[in-house]
Amino acid sequence: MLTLASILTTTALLSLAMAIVLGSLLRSSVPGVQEWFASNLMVVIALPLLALRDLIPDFISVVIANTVLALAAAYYFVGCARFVGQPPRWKLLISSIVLIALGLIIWRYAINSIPVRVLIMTTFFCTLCVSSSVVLLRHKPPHRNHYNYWFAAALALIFAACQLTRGIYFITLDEPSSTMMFDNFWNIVLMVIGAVTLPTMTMAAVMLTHDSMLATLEDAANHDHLTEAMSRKRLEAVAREQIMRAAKLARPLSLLIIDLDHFKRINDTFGHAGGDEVLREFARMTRASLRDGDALGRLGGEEFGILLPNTDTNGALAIARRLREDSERHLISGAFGECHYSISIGIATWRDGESFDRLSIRADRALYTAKNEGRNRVLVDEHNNLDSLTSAAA
Ligand SMILES: Nc1nc2c(ncn2[C@@H]2O[C@H](COP(=O)(O)OP(=O)(O)OP(=O)(O)O)[C@@H](O)[C@H]2O)c(=O)[nH]1
Repeated sequence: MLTLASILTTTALLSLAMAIVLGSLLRSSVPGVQEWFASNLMVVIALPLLALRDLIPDFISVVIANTVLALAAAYYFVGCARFVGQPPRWKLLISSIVLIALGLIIWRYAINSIPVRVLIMTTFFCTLCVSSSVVLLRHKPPHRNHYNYWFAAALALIFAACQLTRGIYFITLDEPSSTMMFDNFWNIVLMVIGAVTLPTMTMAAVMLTHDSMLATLEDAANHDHLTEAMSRKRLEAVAREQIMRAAKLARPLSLLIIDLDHFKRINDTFGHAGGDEVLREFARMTRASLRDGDALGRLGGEEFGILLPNTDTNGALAIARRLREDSERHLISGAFGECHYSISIGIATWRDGESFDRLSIRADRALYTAKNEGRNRVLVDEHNNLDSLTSAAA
């Protein structure tokens, strides 16, 4: 037969399993995981104490067990808040938990009332569950899949609804405060729903954690962290999309490959940190002068690629000349000193049927020639034939 003790024990075991899962994610350093882990551990401690009601002193099974449960709910909320970068509000939470502990003592030892104690606890759970939903939904990151956020918020709301119903139900019971009140049918039903929801809420937290780790990995794979330009891999993926679009819409597409001149000398003169600063500043200046839709990527070392959709050779040449002139004028200063630099640029405009590899080989060849002709210049490869690089423009 389903008793309150068996439900509490099963929920405690499920929470233990979820704590183990969260424990494996602790080293992910995703904000909130530590708090969700602590929340589950507290549930694991508190529920058996509640289940031992009548077998151990009431101070432990009522006051301590419920206070630890309130702390578990607080930790769950703080986990959600920290996960989306919001302040944890510990002062308010701790003050509420102290008041709850006092309330439990009063309504156990001064006036023994189970309904009031249940109402105190369920009101607190309900408030924190609603707050967790709100904080997750209000601060979900704009460019991520929101399924996990809605899932976590919906579960927290289901748990909140269970708690609210349970609190109202107990207040309406016209019975003396005996523990038999807990074993009535509707309390068991609400507890079963709560028992299923509670570990599932942690599952939602695990899903959020995985999503966050995936976002970090994607970011690391797609961005160059020194310059915040796209990674080579990402630029190649964008190039393939843009080539498909150019082919479909019969629009031009140009590629610039840019290399900072004598960069080894810059490193030797200003140190590696100075060289890094030059790369960062060059990328920042270049990004600021491009249009939305243009894509800047770092191909490696001091070499960058820029994809210019809807841009023919003349348009690309104008942009490349502007970048070359801006770089020549650009004085970068910092703790390392003051540094002037210049760039060389190779340009190729996409020809129908051409792959990105072939397009970049042509732009690279133009760049190579620009370097050989003295650097600080722009060269265009206008021919599809790899052997016929001819056109040059400084
Ligand atoms: N500071 C810094 N230096 C880098 C980075 N990546 C590559 N380099 C350095 O960039 C320099 C590139 O040197 P080279 O390939 O000889 O080319 P260069 O001196 O620019 O000469 P040209 O390209 O022929 O004008 C090497 O010394 C690399 O160590 C980086 O992320 N930061």
